[in-house]
Amino acid sequence: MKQYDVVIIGFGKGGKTLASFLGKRGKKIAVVEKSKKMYGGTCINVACIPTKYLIHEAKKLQSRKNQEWGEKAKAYASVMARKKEFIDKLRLGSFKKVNQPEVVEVIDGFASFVDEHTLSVEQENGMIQLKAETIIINTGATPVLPDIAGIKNNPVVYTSDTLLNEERLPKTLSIIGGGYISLEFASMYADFGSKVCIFDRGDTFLPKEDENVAKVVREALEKKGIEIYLQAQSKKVEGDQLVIEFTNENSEKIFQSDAILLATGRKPYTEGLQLDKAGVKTGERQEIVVNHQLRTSTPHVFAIGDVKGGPQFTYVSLDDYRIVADQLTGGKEYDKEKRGHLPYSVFIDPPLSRIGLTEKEAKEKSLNFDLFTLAAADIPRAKLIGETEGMLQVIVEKDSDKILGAALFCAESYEIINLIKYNMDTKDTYYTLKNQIYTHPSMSESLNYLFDELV
Ligand SMILES: Cc1cc2nc3c(=O)[nH]c(=O)nc-3n(C[C@H](O)[C@H](O)[C@H](O)COP(=O)(O)OP(=O)(O)OC[C@H]3O[C@@H](n4cnc5c(N)ncnc54)[C@H](O)[C@@H]3O)c2cc1C
Ligand SMILES: NC(=O)c1ccc[n+]([C@@H]2O[C@H](COP(=O)([O-])OP(=O)(O)OC[C@H]3O[C@@H](n4cnc5c(N)ncnc54)[C@H](O)[C@@H]3O)[C@@H](O)[C@H]2O)c1
Repeated sequence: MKQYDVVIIGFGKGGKTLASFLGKRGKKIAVVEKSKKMYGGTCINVACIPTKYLIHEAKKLQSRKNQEWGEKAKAYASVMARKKEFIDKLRLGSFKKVNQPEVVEVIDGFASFVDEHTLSVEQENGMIQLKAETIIINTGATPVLPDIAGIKNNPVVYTSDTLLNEERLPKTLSIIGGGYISLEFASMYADFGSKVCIFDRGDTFLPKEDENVAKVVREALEKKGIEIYLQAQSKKVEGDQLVIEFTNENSEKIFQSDAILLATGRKPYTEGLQLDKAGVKTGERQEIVVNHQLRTSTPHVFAIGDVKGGPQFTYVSLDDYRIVADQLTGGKEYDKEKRGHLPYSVFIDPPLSRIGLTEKEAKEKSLNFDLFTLAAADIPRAKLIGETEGMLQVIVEKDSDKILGAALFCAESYEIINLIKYNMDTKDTYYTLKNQIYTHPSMSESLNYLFDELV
């Protein structure tokens, strides 16, 4: 039986970074990955990178709105082929970077626990066993499949993973769920030329956002021709017919759909790991329960990335690597509690980026705050690139002058939000952002003007 210092189950962002980090420091490391198509993990193969590639390409095709359907379908197929080539290269690059003799060994196969130090790996040609002092679980998440009659083995029904491999542009795309995946795919497919409808069972569009923010986001999506239905319960799928029950008005309607995308959340992927054999506990949503150092109920077994529950972002998985690296080789000082504020960006058009409290949350906490807003149309760079849609709003605590939260719905907001995160994490006041020199004309210089506009 092969013996390692550390075995990492899953080739995710945190796991691969940790593997190289520890391997270069003389530790004997293996990464076990169940699929050769997933070297590099979810992000580069079926999530962040391919979606953002397609979103970027789809936006370039927007101007061809009036093209014939055949032309649009051809353009889409060509983008999909280029995306595949791009991702194949990234996957190979990621494999080569991690799988280096004397540093890290990548082992193909499905890993499961035999006991708290032993793993069994099911490979094409049989079973092997590995022993490790420390084990890291980095197995990611998997789509939650809703209980809707007629979705199983139906060729028009997709998850985000499978739709990303579809070379045929759907004329009509119905999306079940109204979260991040839904909005990004809706915006992108509308730009490619599909007729998109979103069906969410909830009664509020973007319930985590302030109402005014959700309203402008909705308007921007509707401007692209996307139809958004709330209190819309998907009842069944018959062939390409999606039957929706509108729970507020007790009525039913059928939507013909060339493709139906299930975007109803992703749950931690712990299936088949036999966690009980290692005494590793899971919670209600199958998430691996961890403490602030990311140790599981079996302290030499860690869990990182999506599998431990909580926010599902690549940069969280990367930050989890920092925590475990510090636990294994550092001063054991960095942990989950010290992570700072967590921003996020939804890559619609324009992108929506958020951090900290919403106005609604600040009011619920009875905080004394000012709300600063700016229309994207007032930013010189937005005018010159012709992307004047959207708005920015920042909440500042009155007594401390510190930023409590921000919602930026404008071009390049995914860059500006990182400046705001830095300001919040360093516990600085908003004056630093307001009075800083920014290059001109740039979107970040909006922070020079934003704080003049008190509402
Ligand atoms: C469509 C989509 C778009 C997204 N866009 C963004 C975005 O723009 N920005 C962002 O930050 N996040 C985004 N996310 C979320 C992001 O992709 C995830 O949070 C991130 O990839 C999770 O990484 P991870 O480290 O947890 O593991 P993963 O990258 O999910 O890796 C887990 C690996 O473990 C392997 N595995 C599982 N079980 C076993 C086993 N028993 N044995 C061996 N191998 C196993 C899997 O094959 C997989 O390769 C997106 C997600 C989706 C679905
Ligand atoms: N840009 C990004 O960072 C990015 C992009 C895509 C995905 N992600 C990550 O992937 C995760 C999963 O995304 P997601 O969009 O699948 O999940 P989500 O949790 O964001 O949204 C799921 C939505 O589906 C709805 N829903 C659930 N069951 C339903 C049903 N039966 N019928 C109708 N609606 C239903 C919910 O009300 C919710 O609005 C996100 O949590 C996010 O962390 C991130």
